[in-house]
Amino acid sequence: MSSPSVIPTIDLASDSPQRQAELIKHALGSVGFFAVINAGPKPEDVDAMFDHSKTFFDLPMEEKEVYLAGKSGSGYTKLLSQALGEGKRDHKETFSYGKYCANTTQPVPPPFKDDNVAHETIKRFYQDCHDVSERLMELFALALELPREHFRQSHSFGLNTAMSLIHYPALKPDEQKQLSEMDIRAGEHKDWGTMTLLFQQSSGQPGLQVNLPRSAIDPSFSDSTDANSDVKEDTYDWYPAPIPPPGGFLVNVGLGMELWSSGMYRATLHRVIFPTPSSKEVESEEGLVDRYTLGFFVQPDDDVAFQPILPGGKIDTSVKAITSGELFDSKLRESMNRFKDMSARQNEGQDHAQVQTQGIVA
Ligand SMILES: O=C(O)CCC(=O)C(=O)O
Ligand SMILES: [Fe+2]
Repeated sequence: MSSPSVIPTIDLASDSPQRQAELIKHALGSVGFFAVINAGPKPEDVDAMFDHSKTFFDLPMEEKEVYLAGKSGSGYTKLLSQALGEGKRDHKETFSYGKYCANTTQPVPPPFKDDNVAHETIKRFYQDCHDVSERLMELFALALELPREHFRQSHSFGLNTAMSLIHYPALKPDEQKQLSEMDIRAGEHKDWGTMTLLFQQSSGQPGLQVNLPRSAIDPSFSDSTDANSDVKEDTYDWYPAPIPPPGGFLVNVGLGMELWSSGMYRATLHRVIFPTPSSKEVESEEGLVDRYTLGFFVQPDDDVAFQPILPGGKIDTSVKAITSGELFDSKLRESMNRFKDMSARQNEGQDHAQVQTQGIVA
């Protein structure tokens, strides 16, 4: 399957905000994803973040365990201790920075310590992600004819929004042979919150796929259905997501934003697969190589109700809308139950108590 051009690239340094908003509205209404270039963190800071991520994940396990995620889900989450999708186990480890570092009683890994020079880059990367997220939320509002602060004002960042370092380890050929149907890099899921910024390495291993209806890929598909022919059923398939050029990143919206926008912005199912030779993706002679990504999971404040927005910028106040905190908690419970079921099936007797809490849902 070739890379679809249906995930558009939006250059935030060109075009008017009105035009950018139109492009975003179209992308989020059809495929739920778009790529951004010429905005956000500087490419050299993104590279430095990947270096810090590698340094962290290369630490011996006993050291990484010091930073284990607590109840908030922020902190270190071990390999094979998440199940984003039904019946699958995720070959990834993460360090999620948000509530973890806000809780000053928790030990902080070296790059995140205040006296470490690396922390300057991390703070700048976080701030630039924060700034571009606010700008994108203004465009999201503009496109729906809302006051520009409509979404932005519901996010105080800091706590609910989490920045995650994500590592999908390499596998040797013999390890690869032992993979079963249950194994995946990240099981299929929709994100939970407002939006996710995802940074991938242009030289890194691909594998992210998005689940899209045929009508989103091929506009002639729905046009070709006329009154005389049978109504064609829209079929969904998996398509590889693009890796934007250095300095670029992908944006997708989560379930919260889908509810808020009454479905005008779609939360799209996605997953990360182990690339296989048949999908013409990178495989080294030693087996599968590592994949590192950085996620910036934007989540509104807990008390924000996802009061549906209607076409024309009206807000439907007649319904009792779920709040951001309620949605997050219910998704966290679902994910923990799924994980418990999975652990019971695996019956490995390992400690699987920790579950990543940001950017995941099924
Ligand atoms: O690492 C990736 O490519 C995607 C990760 C993702 O979708 C998530 O953590 O929610
Ligand atoms: Fe995701």
